[in-house]
Amino acid sequence: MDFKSIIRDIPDFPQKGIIFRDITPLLAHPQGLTAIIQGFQTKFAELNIDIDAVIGIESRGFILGAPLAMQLGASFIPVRKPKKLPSAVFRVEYALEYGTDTLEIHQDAIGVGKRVIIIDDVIATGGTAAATAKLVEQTGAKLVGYGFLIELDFLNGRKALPEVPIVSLVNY
Ligand SMILES: Nc1ncnc2c1ncn2[C@@H]1O[C@H](COP(=O)(O)O)[C@@H](O)[C@H]1O
Ligand SMILES: O=P(O)(O)OP(=O)(O)O
Repeated sequence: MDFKSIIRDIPDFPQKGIIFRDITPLLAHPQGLTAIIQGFQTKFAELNIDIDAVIGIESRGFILGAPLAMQLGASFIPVRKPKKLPSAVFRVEYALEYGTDTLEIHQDAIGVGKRVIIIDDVIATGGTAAATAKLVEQTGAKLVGYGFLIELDFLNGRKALPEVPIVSLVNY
């Protein structure tokens, strides 16, 4: 499936100068989600790594991470925006272009030493994915890879990430 021809480009959203890569038409395609998950499965299988858990970053990371976890026979762990998780959390604050943002994970979400991958729809500057790696570290789990549907190469976000394999399915 030609993902790029189905992903919709929205100029100047959510602010001037940003081209928003809208994945909703791809999710709406009857075979879209299946093709995305198969794409991830193929690329992670090539890496030949053991995966105990898939972490999805709220909210579009949930849409992709949960079915991937099912296919891999792995746990699914949500990383959420503040004040959504009801039990004790680890919290990370990270810089955005303007201001800061915060993400949280349940302290007991993953077992110590468990091997996890982090999934999100887009890697832009890499700040969100790097912050999520810090949460994983706090839980005592081991980050073994990242998966992104879309990578914005020109922002070089992968440079901000720890040195683990990075899978992306579409590049701009
Ligand atoms: N151009 C974009 N289109 C859609 N979504 C985007 C775009 N740029 C960033 N995002 C969202 O933000 C985070 C990743 O941003 P970082 O700069 O890498 O932290 C990701 O969750 C996207 O949903
Ligand atoms: O739209 P979301 O919830 O996927 O998150 P964000 O764009 O803040 O990464």
